Amino acid sequence: MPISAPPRSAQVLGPPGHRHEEILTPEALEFVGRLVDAFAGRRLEILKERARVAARLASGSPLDFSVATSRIRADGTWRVAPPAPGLTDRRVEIAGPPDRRTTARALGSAAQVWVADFEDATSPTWDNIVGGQLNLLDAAERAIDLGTPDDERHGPGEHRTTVVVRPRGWHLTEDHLEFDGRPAPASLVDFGLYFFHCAQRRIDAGHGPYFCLPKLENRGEARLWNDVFLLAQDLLGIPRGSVRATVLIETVTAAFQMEEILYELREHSSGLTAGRWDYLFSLIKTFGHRTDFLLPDRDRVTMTAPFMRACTDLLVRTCHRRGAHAIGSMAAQLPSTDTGVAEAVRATVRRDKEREAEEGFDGSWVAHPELVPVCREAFDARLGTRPHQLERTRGDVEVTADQLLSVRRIAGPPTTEGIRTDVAVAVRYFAAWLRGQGTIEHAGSIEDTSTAEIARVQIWQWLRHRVVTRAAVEDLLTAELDALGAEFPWAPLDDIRALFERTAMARELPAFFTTDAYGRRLGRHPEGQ
Ligand SMILES: CC(=O)SCCNC(=O)CCNC(=O)[C@H](O)C(C)(C)COP(=O)(O)OP(=O)(O)OC[C@H]1O[C@@H](n2cnc3c(N)ncnc32)[C@H](O)[C@@H]1OP(=O)(O)O
Ligand SMILES: O=CC(=O)O
Ligand SMILES: [Mg+2]
Repeated sequence: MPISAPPRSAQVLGPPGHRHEEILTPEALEFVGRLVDAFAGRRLEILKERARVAARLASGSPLDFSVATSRIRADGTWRVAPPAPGLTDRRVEIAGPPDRRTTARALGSAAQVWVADFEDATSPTWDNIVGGQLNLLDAAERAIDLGTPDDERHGPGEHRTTVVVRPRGWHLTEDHLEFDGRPAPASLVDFGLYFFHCAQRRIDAGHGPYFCLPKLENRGEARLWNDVFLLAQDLLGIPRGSVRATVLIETVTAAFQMEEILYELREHSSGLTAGRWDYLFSLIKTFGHRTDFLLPDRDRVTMTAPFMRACTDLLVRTCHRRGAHAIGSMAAQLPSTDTGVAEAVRATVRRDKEREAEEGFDGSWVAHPELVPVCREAFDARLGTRPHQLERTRGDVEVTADQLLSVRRIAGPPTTEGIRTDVAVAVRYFAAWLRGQGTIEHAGSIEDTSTAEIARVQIWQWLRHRVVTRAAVEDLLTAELDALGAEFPWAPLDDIRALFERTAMARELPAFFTTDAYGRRLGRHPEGQ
């Protein structure tokens, strides 16, 4: 590695674990240290800018497309990089945490892409983070036994599923790894360790170092990522443009900067994905104080709601205009062992994926291997043998700020059942997350960080607008904690209650429950330990 500057002093503060030394090598830490050195300061600026924008919007400033960047949007000549090997046909992308079981199943599935997820699907314990990197390294070295399905499809030992890594967002730190006494930005740890160990291996195998970037709020954040890619490639002597990154449009401010985000990343861009769950979370977080943004139960806010449809139409239009893939959203339903329910789930997911294919998406996400064929059939029906539908430029689409922000048509109070469900989802998910599990099934649906965030901000919003009383939420919380305690006597009920009260019932809404819970429980100085 041609690194000449003096190494930053790295300190690994996490507990040692099985084969951690293979990931946390001096060279890998030095590489991450170089990234931290170059970009930690800009990350802090980004977090300050997020807070400034949030405060402006909360005080009534309008959100609109920026005049300052109108030239980028008006210029019809620029395009993103052409699709990279392994990212041309992306009709099915399966997401999941990079634990051993999921890694093997995802790579052995018939999905074109595996999104190895350190963000919404992972509880960032140190062991999950380093263990996830080990699994990615083993996968890159073909050292993971996939069982028979992949071998049958591709020949023994050959992994064909393209690996795309989703690092944690800019808001998080990794407290178990410090450089010069400061916790490292989690995004740079996840990106840097994977890039160091696997970028060249992935290129040698005919693909490349590919990423999926979560929770961006504006084009400055895309520029920061682009600069990270440039430096990382230069440091390891990897040709510029080898990296590809798909950005999730999952914050309401990013929806107003889709063109700009693609533009900033254009030499490394592989498109945009519609992150429907975090998008809803972001919308409530940003505008939840306004009565015209009072939303009903989560299951009433579907992708056919006009403001959601405006976002996906704009996403497809923007991507295809720029030669980039447009990838659809995760369906929440999980397969069931009950045959009747299982068929209903498949039918619901099929309709969702058919709608996306019809709208012009080039592929979509699923949460479970059994849903891979469902998604595939929906896109096969539309794409046939074509790898994508980039040629559908959707020139008819014009989306205004008002369309993106008009939630009035589905606005309304929640039902009692909706409130109960949100309390249950938050409590159950917090319990899982605190013990190191980043996705759960609840009542037939997948719940992850993004849906838990929706649950707790909905409660906050309903309390704020007095459509539910504090006493009623307290009662539901107590009932849910009692039920959890009866099932799992060891669950840290007091911690879960306190986390819920701080993140769903406080006057001021914290931006993320994960930053609060990480600092208190998963980080280096857990409370009470
Ligand atoms: C909003 C967003 O960001 S979505 C992205 C983040 N969320 C996700 O990625 C969710 C991914 N899904 C999951 O984690 C899981 O499906 C869960 C936790 C919800 C359910 O998992 P399980 O309880 O293990 O389900 P189930 O028992 O039906 O799984 C059957 C097999 O499929 C595997 N499997 C389940 N989901 C996945 C997945 N997404 N990817 C790969 N393999 C999977 C299981 O590991 C299991 O493997 P095994 O037979 O070798 O043990
Ligand atoms: O990351 C995906 C989402 O829907 O959130
Ligand atoms: Mg998300």
